[in-house]
Amino acid sequence: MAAAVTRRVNALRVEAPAADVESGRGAPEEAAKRAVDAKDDVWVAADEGDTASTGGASRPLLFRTMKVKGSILHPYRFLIFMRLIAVVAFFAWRVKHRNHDGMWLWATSMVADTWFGFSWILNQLPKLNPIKRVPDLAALADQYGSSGEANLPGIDIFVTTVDPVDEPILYTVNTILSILATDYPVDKYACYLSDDGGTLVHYEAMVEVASFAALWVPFCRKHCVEPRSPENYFAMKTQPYAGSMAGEFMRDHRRVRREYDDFKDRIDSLSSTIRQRSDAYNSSSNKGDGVRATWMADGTQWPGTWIEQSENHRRGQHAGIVQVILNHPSCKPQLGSPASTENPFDFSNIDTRLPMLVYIAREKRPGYNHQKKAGAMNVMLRVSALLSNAPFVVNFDCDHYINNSQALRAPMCFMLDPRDGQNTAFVQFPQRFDDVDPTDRYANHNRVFFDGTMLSLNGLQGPSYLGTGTMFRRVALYGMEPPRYRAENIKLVGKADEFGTSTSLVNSMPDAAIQERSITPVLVDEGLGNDLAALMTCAYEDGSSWGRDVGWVYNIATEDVVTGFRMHRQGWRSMYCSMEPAAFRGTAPINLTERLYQVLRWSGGSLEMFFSHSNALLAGRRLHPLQRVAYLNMSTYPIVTVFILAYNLFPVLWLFSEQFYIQRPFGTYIMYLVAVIAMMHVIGMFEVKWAGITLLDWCRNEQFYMIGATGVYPTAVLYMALKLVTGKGIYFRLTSKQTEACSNDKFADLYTVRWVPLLIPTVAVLVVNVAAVGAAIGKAATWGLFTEQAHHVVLGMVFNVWILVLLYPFALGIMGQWGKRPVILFVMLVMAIGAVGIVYFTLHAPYPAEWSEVAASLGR
Ligand SMILES: O=c1ccn([C@@H]2O[C@H](COP(=O)(O)OP(=O)(O)O[C@H]3O[C@H](CO)[C@@H](O)[C@H](O)[C@H]3O)[C@@H](O)[C@H]2O)c(=O)[nH]1
Ligand SMILES: [Mn+2]
Repeated sequence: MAAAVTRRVNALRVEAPAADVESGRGAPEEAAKRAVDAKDDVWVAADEGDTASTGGASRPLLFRTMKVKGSILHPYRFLIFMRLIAVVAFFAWRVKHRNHDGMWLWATSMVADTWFGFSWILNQLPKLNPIKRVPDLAALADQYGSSGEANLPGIDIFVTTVDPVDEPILYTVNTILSILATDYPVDKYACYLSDDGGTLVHYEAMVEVASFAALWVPFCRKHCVEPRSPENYFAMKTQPYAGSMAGEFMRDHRRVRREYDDFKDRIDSLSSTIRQRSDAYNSSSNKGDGVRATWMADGTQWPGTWIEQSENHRRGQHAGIVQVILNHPSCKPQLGSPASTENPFDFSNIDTRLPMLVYIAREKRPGYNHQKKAGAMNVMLRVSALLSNAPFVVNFDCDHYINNSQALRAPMCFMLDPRDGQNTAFVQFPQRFDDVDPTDRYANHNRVFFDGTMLSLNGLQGPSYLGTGTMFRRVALYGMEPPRYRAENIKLVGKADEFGTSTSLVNSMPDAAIQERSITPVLVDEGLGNDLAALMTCAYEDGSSWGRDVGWVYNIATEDVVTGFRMHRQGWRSMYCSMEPAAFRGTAPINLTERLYQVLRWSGGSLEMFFSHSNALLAGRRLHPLQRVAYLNMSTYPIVTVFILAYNLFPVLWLFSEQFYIQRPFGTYIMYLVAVIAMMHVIGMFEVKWAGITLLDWCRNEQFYMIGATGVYPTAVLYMALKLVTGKGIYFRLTSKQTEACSNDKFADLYTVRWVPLLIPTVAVLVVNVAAVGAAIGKAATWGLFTEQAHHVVLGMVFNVWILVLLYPFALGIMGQWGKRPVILFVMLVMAIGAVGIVYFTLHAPYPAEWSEVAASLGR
């Protein structure tokens, strides 16, 4: 499947940037034929039944729907059904055989099993109908293609960043460059950077970006460069040439590379440049008040945060700033100049225009809850409404760049499709990551989630919003209802309270609803400047619906899932869009502690969602029943930790008692357990198959699930309990980005341990289960290998070993540098098990008769 998309992407890439598409223009049947895919051993074309009813005849379909082949889907569903029966039979059997060694334990384990069964159903049901939708870029080009590019709608692209150090500025500038250079009509999109730190470094970095882009962007267009993030482009081992000017390529490439290195040096030295400049200004204009300002290159004081923070110029307390760094370009191509002595590049056939680029730092005041990323996104949404007001909005974290220059076209295939396009609120791409260690120790790639869970939701109302790599319909962000439920077009009368006091904002909304709308240049004069300033103030949202029914949702650690949920609840749908090469790529935390904190935010946010007005049970009937189940699962999954911890720590009893059974007859119990667990894994294998992921992805996912469930979810549950009591929420802790990835020691982060309380429960589970294995061996040695007890002990040990296998990546992680050599871990493990075994044996072995006599005689 993926191959087909690639093929079409390449077909388009050849003609980029301004030339004509070679073939197949116009004839819809032909486009349809091209869209039909070659052989695929998992996916087959689904019936596109609803075409005729929506008048699809006049407009071509822009994506194709695929479903899983019957030969995979039917056994998959059958197995799920069988497991359901097995689980029910297991319960029934346990209730009938109330034999155990402790009522409390039996009852607890019954509750636990009930929860396991229930959460399994929540997790499994929404996966029954995986659907893949393949954007047809060729069909889009046919309809909106070269001459008709003018018809492609406008897009506003939002990038958020906070700190030039925690989020290395090199990532941010590369993200912005990849956006400026992407293959979308340049006068049809605008790029916004929100800087929550309000630092001059970010602003000046954007000025540098704008000037380097004047070279980088035409270079990308001329030679069809991929990917268009220079750092990643130059880091590629081989750079296959896709352009048509191979003769000039090597020379241009060398020069651009040199320019890029210079550019990087300038970015690196920005903070010292700024410091020196400021020192110079401060000493010459010293008024003796001791205030040391930070100065801009034009000799004015920076309105944002200063290096030496002072009143009104510190983090969390500064004015709002909007700076249009690149103006909206004219709508006619501007060809560059031929090579000359000053300019070695021949851009005479290349459009050199750059898209609009805007720097934003919202106002910050003490005493306001700035609502982290969600707050920043809402300010960008409002400011962009007055500056470009594109009907579509794309959102990236600062470390997620555009990896495939066709990426902005693909979601348009869903948004503009004649079928349900108008009712589609957002298109979510899977997240893909660079610089993850080759074996992906902490399941950073998360393939099971993206390629499995999200893909299956695509068969319902659509994937949830995941915070980055998403295209939105602007009006959906404004909290409007989808056309299918909207009586009139858009009612704005009496909505002022909802959107705040800006009439310019409210007046911009009807335009934003026109999905064919382009971007029209505006002039930032004093009037507009004042309007913009008002939209960026902290007070603007007071008494409005921002953060609840309008914009990104507030007061929750994970703004993404709830914001998407609000749209699904209103009856919007969303689409999952995966393409090859990956549309976007980002970075992920490969340090154990950092990764656990990230998962803590996600799991804590999930629970917060359950205990908020965004509880899936409270949603109305527009939410698809299985979508509701999926959201219930997404907002309750951490609870499982209580039971997982109980089971994982239970073997502690095996250390001190000879035998202890949750359930008798023990043999049958274990048999049932093995059966239901094995069935779950066979079902998992089917998912691996249709999700197109590897076995390693799947194993890592299982392992990290156990690490999260023992280590992180307990804290999330505790936090939630505290929040319910005290009303204080979880702190959104910025995921610090890998700084080493830019240096030689690429995976250094993997081998650094930072001890935090979060690690303790998992360490406890490790210790208990290692000890239990030791004790089991001790028991076998005490009683002899062929007794019934030994038999049971072995069964119990299977459980311990299984836990240890799952926690293996964690064990490696806490070994730090030693984790580079797993052998050490195994030696330690064998020693620990041996030690416990021997201790157990010495304590429990029946004394030989003679020995007791010796002892007795000694005592006398
Ligand atoms: O006060 C803040 C805090 C964060 N951010 C930005 O938010 C983004 C995501 O923050 P990060 O710490 O990188 O979170 P991750 O764990 O990497 O992010 C994942 O999870 C988040 C939800 O928990 C989503 O918002 C993200 O899009 C998703 O990539 C980054 O661009 C930040 O610059 C702000 O703009 N302002
Ligand atoms: Mn991130």
